[in-house]
Amino acid sequence: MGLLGCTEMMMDQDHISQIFTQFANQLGGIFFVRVLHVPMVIVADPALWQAALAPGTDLPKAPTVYGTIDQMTSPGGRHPNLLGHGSHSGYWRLVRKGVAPAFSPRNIRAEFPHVLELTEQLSEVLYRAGPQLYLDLDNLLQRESLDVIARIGFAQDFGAIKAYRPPQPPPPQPQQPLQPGTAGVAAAVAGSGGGAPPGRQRGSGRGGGDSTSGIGGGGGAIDANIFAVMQGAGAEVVARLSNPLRFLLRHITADARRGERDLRDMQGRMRLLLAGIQARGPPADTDTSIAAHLLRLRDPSTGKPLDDERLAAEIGLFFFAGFETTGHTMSWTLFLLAQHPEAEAKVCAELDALGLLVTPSRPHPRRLEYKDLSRLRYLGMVVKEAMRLVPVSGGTMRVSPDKPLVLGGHTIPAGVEILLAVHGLMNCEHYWHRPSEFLPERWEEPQAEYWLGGSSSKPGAAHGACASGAEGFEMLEDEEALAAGLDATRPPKRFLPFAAGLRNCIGQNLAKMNAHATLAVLLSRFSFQLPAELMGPGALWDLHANRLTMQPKDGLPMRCIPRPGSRSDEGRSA
Ligand code: HEM
Repeated sequence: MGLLGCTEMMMDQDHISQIFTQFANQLGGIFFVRVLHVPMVIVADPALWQAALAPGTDLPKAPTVYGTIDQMTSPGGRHPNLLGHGSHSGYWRLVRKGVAPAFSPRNIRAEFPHVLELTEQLSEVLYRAGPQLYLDLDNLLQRESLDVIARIGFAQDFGAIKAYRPPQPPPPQPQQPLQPGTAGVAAAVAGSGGGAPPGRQRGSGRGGGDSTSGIGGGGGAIDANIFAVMQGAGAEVVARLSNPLRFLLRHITADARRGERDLRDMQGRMRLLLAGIQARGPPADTDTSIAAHLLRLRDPSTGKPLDDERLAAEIGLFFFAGFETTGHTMSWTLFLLAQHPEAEAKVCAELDALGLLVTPSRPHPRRLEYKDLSRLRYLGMVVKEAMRLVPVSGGTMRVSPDKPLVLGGHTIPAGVEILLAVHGLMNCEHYWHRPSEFLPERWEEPQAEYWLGGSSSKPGAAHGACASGAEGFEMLEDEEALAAGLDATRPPKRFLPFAAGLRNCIGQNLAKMNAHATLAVLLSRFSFQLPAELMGPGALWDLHANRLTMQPKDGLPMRCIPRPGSRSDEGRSA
């Protein structure tokens, strides 16, 4: 195992994931770094991921990281949420098993109409803004994901999409060309965040371009400003993760005090949301929402419902784990498609063949149906390739147990943090052919999700008989998802954007359904154009910011150009 004193990482925090991948290219799939005095093992090797996450091993979660994330969802992190609990804990099992049915393929399928409705709201914002303005698509797509979770999970209308305020149009100029350029970019970035670049805007009720009108149904203070509040709370957690002393300063320095206020504000809103849900009375037997499943949980030792602080912490987690991740995943997909017009043309051809694309001869295509999602195979490959190339999660941070651990022939002392690095797993040259290229066609190979051994795992290598797993849009029951990537009779998986094993993503069915449906609708109506400076090969690196999730640094400015045949903005709003 090579050793690196990791100054690169300290100097360039926006690219930590990629820097680890570069190390993995040089040193192999497991190596050791020291950040200041703290040792950490980084794992990118698919077989070692499998070993670390196998049910018999399932390494404990690292308390430093998840304890800080707990501070986001409960005051001082006093009520650790699902994400931070150990897999051995009865509490984790209770909540995971209790809430997993909310995400079953059947339930998620039943919620498809809600996603379509919110996608209509989103389209309306884009049509109204018109083709000249650069909108911050990342901001909008996060709002959409937030509204989807609120609606599907908690029967609540957050109104975050509707609260988006587009930038003021630039002064009229004769015949402004619809070519990639820079006009309106600054306005877009300013406008989407109420005066501050969206990537930098913070919460604390500071507008953020939101309307502050109350949204009914769950307690008066759940208003559309919740998006800005959540962004502020997320930013504070990032600040605490980079500087553990910040927690101690939370009542002392102005900045840390503001961050603490953001967290309290967000936690207060989650308690209000809970109060609103409880006020509706006990959930009906037919209610399959996340809220209903949380309210039905009973503490096995007392037979009583979970106390309100715990419930509010879990509600907060579902929002945090779900809205940024899904929003950025869609943003990176649109970014990569805009950079690769040949791939966008293939997506359009597929939409056209299914009668879903807006064209001059078909200005009103049929409505997207749930069954179309699995028919849109090329779009599925595009989303997968975007998730591989720019995974939004850093991975899962574990710790070696209280005795030395042997992993890949290396002995790791007790208590050392181990990052199972998602970017490394899915981008390391040892396990992928041309990993830094955007090649949706790689997913045509039915075994592409698996590491088959040999040089760069080119198609046709060993283990020819493993299952396909190459579907673009695929829903899994929780039991299947928990087993995915850990079946010892199959080669290890090298595509695990939702992690693997007991602690994989419980929300992945919802994330996939939302992302595939939203992208299909948007791409059937609009083409998306980047400013010229984001079209070059280095743009992905320049744009990438390693925060709580991997996101476009200061938002994603894009022109949304209605496809020929669409009604004009004036036509729609008339
Ligand atoms: C593209 C979108 C998403 C990605 C890439 C993603 C990825 C992940 C990953 C990698 C983990 C493991 C994290 C760790 O161990 O530190 C995770 C866990 C989790 N995710 Fe997601 N996620 C997404 C969307 C969602 C959504 C929509 C929800 C719910 C609304 C959600 C809820 C959760 C929860 C509650 C956990 C903790 C599960 C447990 O510990 O048992 N995620 N996710």
